[in-house]
Amino acid sequence: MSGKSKTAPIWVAGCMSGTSLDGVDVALLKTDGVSVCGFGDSAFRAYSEAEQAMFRAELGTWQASEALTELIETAHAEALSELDGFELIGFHGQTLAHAPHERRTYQAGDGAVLAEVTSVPVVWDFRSTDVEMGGQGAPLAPFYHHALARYIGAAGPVAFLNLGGVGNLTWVDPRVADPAAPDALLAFDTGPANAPVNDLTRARRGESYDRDGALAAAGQPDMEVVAKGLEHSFFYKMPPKSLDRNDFHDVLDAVSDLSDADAAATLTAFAAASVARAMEHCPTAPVALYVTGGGRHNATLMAMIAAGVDCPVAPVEEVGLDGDMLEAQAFAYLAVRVLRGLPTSSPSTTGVRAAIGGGRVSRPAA
Ligand SMILES: Nc1ncnc2c1ncn2[C@@H]1O[C@H](COP(=O)(O)OP(=O)(O)OP(=O)(O)O)[C@@H](O)[C@H]1O
Ligand SMILES: CC(=O)N[C@H]1[C@@H]2OC[C@@H](O2)[C@@H](O)[C@@H]1O[C@H](C)C(=O)O
Repeated sequence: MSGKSKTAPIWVAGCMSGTSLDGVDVALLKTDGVSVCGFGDSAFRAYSEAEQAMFRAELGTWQASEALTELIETAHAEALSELDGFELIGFHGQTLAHAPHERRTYQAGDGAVLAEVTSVPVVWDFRSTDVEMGGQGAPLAPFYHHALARYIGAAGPVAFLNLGGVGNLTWVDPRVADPAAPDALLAFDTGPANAPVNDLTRARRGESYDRDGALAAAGQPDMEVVAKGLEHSFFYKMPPKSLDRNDFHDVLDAVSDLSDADAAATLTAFAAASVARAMEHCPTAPVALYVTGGGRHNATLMAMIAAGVDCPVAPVEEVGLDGDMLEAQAFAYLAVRVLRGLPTSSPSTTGVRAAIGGGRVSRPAA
């Protein structure tokens, strides 16, 4: 060991393979597990169409095939080979199934294998302990959102919205120093974000998503379908609450008679309406809603969200952050917290009974 103090900041590589199934994001972060001390390079390793099909075939399963496991590990190793100078890896893996009410969640990919391949210690399996302890196991980025709110110097409560396959919202009060304190955070999944629109454009037009929201912009949302969608029991649950990628897949049936443009507009309006519903749970009005994740590139979705909430809505770039890499950075941050024995979730973020730290550590053989 070097003479460095245990709490000195280190460079960590965070990896996220998200519910949109588009690829692996990797990003370097310098952190001591409390503060954000610097951002570094990032890289993206896309999944090919054939690889995405392998994932879709195993969504909902609790044991990935050997071929899929190997693909996940190889894709992560390839993405990480683009980065230098990190001494720890935070590896989320790929969620294939998530059923917190059954106290189980499954992120495929073996961190011990990644540690051997990269010769760097890997923190992984971030969600299992939380669900075993009765939590939702998600979302986990909120503790990082808390560090970011302090990093950007927010003077009062702000909210972060991640628009991935599923959406998740974090309300954070940066004046509270400890993210595990009951009044620091409130976080939960909002509803479907990009997943239903992606599934629609793939099925009807062979396109993996509605680029810039152009298709939705050309249509008219069917607000009766949106209202019916909002009757789903999920929207009556109090937070914390979380979702599996395909929990709202049935909404595609409700738009089956609509034109491509009207169907896309309706699914986009549904995603925006679920964000508006979610904002009603904020303990106090945030000064701004900062949006991260690929959905912030969808101008139609962003305009519909802005029309439905009472505070300014802006991509996280407005405060100097990288919305394509924020979730990867989150798992770098959480990896250091796991190593330091600090909590990564709390009653206010996952509903777990007390603040706890999850995650397993795998070190390469000496
Ligand atoms: N230019 C764009 N126009 C419209 N939508 C876009 C654009 N770029 C990305 N997206 C959407 O963002 C998605 C990818 O988002 P992101 O990478 O944040 O998801 P993820 O990390 O896989 O998901 P999650 O956060 O749910 O785990 C794409 O599948 C697409 O739906
Ligand atoms: C079980 C699971 O993988 N959930 C993801 C998913 O994608 C968005 C939303 O649903 C969120 O709950 C979570 O990811 C983010 C990064 C999180 O844990 O904060």
